[in-house]
Amino acid sequence: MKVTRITTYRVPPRWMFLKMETDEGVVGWGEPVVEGRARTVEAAVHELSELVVGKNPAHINDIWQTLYRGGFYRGGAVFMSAIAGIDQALWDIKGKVLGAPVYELLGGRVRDRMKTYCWVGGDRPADIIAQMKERLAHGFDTFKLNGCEEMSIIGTSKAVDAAVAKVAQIREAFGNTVEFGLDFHGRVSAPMAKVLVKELEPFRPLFIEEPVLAEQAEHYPRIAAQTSIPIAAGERMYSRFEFKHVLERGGISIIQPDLSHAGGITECVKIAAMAEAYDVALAPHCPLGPIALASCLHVDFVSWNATLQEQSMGIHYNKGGEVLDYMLNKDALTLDDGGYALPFKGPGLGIEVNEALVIERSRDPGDWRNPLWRHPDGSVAEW
Ligand SMILES: O=C(O)[C@H](O)[C@@H](O)[C@@H](O)[C@H](O)CO
Ligand SMILES: [Mg+2]
Repeated sequence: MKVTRITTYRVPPRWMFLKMETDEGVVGWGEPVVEGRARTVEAAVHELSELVVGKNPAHINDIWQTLYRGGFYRGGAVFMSAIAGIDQALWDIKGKVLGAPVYELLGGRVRDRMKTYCWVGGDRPADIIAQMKERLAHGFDTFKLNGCEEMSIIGTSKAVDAAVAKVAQIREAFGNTVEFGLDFHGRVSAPMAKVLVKELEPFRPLFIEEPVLAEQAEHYPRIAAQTSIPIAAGERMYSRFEFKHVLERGGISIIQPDLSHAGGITECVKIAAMAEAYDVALAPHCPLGPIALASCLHVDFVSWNATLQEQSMGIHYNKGGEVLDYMLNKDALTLDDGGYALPFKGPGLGIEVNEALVIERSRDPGDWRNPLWRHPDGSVAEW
């Protein structure tokens, strides 16, 4: 069998799907994208496709190594996302050829179902209580919200109090009937992370995510040393070679590699195993579409240390497209009571893509950009 063609489709809300065709008619799908840089990743995919077209898609490991080591300059969000989408499609094809879900090809499941969580509150957390009540009615009891809005490198008491007040409201409304992670989203600097984790400690969030930017990872052990709240990070780390430093330094309790940014299934299975060796939990990042989510879940089902799966149904970014929209077999990704995802039954990734809709929506994909925030003094603020 040989790969004959790779086609990319940018679609609303801000995703990209990759279709990989073969000379035997088996088709695989992937979801390479860097949110806000879809066209850059699209160019990278087509540059890299010369190393894939004409190759046997069964040789996933060799194709991965060629894509990664074949370029003198390597790594980073764009290239590792391009490799991720190609890798996902290769696994989809292998499963379809062998008639087995990807998790079976990876040694079989270690769990019967996978706990997921959902976003509430949007960029500027508001209406959180109402949104949590609504999701609780649908069985969700685990959530994530942005921990704060803009935060200067030395923030004000007012900004800290606003962050704490939100969390206090949640505990007042729900007690410990809900769990929630706080995503600092890289908005907070090292000096303020110390202040915020101290003030938030009494409310016991399930985790604090990206308490500082990935490029400030040397602060994770220091922040962890001052709090019992588990520290989570990883959505902006793109390979084993980045995660190894974080795992060696310590401080991280939960890693969150993104299956569409960190080299795909082949790479993230290895990252998950590395984390298990350090007794670190896995909670893959996934604010994206169905193929990305399916790729996460296949890794979750075979990773003993997988604890929580992010999924984007109803997330504030999904304007103009939702996770199930592009699927023919929507029941494959329904979540049961309690927000658990069940193992895919179909071969490969288990997603039957509605190609006609993908093609139609790709005609007007939009061009999502993340907001550009500024502090009151006019300087750029981390979004
Ligand atoms: O945890 C999360 O989902 C992320 O921080 C998410 O908000 C970002 O990755 C966003 O998708 C970037 O465009
Ligand atoms: Mg995040």
